[in-house]
Amino acid sequence: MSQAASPLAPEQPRQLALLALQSVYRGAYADVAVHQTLRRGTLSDKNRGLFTELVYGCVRRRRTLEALIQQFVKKPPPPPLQPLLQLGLYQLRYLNHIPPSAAVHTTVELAKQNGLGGLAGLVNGVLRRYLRASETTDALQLPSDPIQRIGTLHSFPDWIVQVWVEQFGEAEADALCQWMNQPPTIDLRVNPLTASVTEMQAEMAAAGVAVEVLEAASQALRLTPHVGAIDRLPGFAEGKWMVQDASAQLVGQLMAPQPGDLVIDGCAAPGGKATHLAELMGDRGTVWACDRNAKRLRKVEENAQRLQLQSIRTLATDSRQLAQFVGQADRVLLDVPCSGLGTLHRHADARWRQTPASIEELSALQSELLAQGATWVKPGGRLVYATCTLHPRENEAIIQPFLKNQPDWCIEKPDAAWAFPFLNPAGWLQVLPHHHQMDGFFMVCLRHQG
Ligand SMILES: C[S@@+](CC[C@H](N)C(=O)[O-])C[C@H]1O[C@@H](n2cnc3c(N)ncnc32)[C@H](O)[C@@H]1O
Repeated sequence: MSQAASPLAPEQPRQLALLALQSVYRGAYADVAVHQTLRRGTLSDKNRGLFTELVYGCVRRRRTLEALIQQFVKKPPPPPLQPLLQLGLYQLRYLNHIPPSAAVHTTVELAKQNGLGGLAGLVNGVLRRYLRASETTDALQLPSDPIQRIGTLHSFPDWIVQVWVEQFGEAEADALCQWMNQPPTIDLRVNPLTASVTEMQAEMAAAGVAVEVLEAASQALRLTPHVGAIDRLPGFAEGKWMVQDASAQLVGQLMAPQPGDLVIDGCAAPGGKATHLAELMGDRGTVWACDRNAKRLRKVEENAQRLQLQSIRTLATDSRQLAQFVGQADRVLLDVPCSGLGTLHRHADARWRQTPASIEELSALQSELLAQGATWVKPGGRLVYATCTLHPRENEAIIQPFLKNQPDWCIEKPDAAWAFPFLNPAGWLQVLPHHHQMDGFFMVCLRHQG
């Protein structure tokens, strides 16, 4: 059998993208489907890039692509044609480096190669109608309802758009959705116990890696895209830095732990923040890194070892039942499990996985974790509650009832200059990706006044 006739021919990124898309639409996680294919190592570097872009792009832009398909077919196409048409339209709409004729031709060939040759004319017709309609204006017809308009244009479920429109207004929600469709940046947190930001910047520059210093997070460096394998960058093996978004680094800054403190991180794996806290304490004192996922907790140990930190101890436990630290901690961190609506740009399928019902389940878990975590704090101590979501049910709506029911707790408003761009009058911090160019985050510092 010739390579060209095989549905798995290694040089065919579009064929592999179609198979990966089909498995995502059957329920697989997009990054699992992508990495399974990439691990086989059959694609050239250039084709790996195209394959990855096609899968993540189609999953992310699914709603927009479905709307376009609906616009340019006379009756609903058979289900197997959906991912195939999406691949063709994605290339025409979003990939400038692929000539339209090549996008149409390869999609028609893909139909033939996958037993859909009888529908090749339909595929050709849909793509050419789209091209003709795009000649003078955007071919995508948008609904007049503002929520549906934003959802269709930027490919988001209506319920997320609704939550953001209610919170930020229509124009802001539009900008936020648009921001979430761009490629994610990678930030490093320099370990001050082994290197300074200036030294690390120089080491990277000497290796030809351009980095940008970020104002808000004092240990952060932002990598320019396409740096290749992260663990081969200078300083990784020596524990001079770890990957952590700048906004997640602000959580450590808000905690401001002191050398010698007893700190409990109740939701610690894989240890991004626990290791930051140990660094800020000069590795003096104890950070208890607790998590109910024992496997993920091993990542905390690996990270602590690479960063040469001795003060971290791990504990596999459900923190809602953790009673051994009652009244002992100087500082508690609750970086709770959340819907991740602030980091949707990092996972192509994340916007389709959460639902209003999953938000309610998370919200209940978050309240329980906060109630228990507060018992660990000693009088005068502090607790930081943080999420990487932009949903009030997981943020304000957790904090407000807690404060109402616990009169000996109050919000400790940060007075450091770095915090001002994110500070809300109520005293909590909200990082807005489309304004601050970082992952979306919510964080608040609570003080036990006892
Ligand atoms: C947002 S992640 C924490 C990220 C971590 N703080 C970091 O910076 O690397 C939330 C963590 O909470 C853990 N978790 C969820 N429910 C928990 C529970 N009831 N008790 C303890 N950990 C829990 C999850 O296993 C997950 O690792």
